[in-house]
Amino acid sequence: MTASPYGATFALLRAGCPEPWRAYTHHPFVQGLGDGTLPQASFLHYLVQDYVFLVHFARAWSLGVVKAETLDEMKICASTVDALVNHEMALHVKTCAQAGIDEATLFAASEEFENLAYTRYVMDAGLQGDFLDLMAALAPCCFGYGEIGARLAQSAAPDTPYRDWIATYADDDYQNVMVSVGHMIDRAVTRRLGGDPAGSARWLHLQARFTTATRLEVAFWDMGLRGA
Ligand SMILES: Cc1ncc(CO)c(N)n1
Repeated sequence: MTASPYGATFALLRAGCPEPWRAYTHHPFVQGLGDGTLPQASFLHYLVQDYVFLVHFARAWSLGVVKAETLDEMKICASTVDALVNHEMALHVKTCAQAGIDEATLFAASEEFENLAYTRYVMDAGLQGDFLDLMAALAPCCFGYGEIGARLAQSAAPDTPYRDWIATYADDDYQNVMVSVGHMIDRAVTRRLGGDPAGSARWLHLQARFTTATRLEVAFWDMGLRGA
């Protein structure tokens, strides 16, 4: 199993679904962001949907505050909500404004089914289960974009028009939040499952949450490529 800067729990869950993980993080949409061949219409379609995704994703992270058992867990969840609504979404607002799409239009955009399925799946994982069920469903979004951003920052074509997007996820701001989220998840797992989480009765269920969310990420990129 390969280690990850985002912690041991994530490394274990990622190793539990290698094929879906590869399909997500090396999707043709991602390759197109890196080499600049992604059509602008596909990118904008994705970005409008992703704005709405982040609204519901921030609601799911807010549920983390509700389900937390420690102040440490509450603080990390609250700062992730802040990072999403006050920082990451600024990319969406700025890029869409340049294309003539204002924020009210973004907020009112009607959700594609892939988008709806993903965010409500994550929310339900948290409502039905406990803090770990919620974190298992939230993890692929966080760490997948972290991996993609870091990789594209190294390998992208210098003239790709998607530099701002890549920088948002490659920047220390995003990477540092993800490292602190990953280590908080490790502590949360140890607290609830002990030192051998993969040997616990709950592990297969948590892995299934993570794998399903990863497959929903693949569907989200497919939706972007399909266009409006
Ligand atoms: C679909 C999706 N997954 C993950 C992220 C990262 O926050 C995002 N912005 N959108």
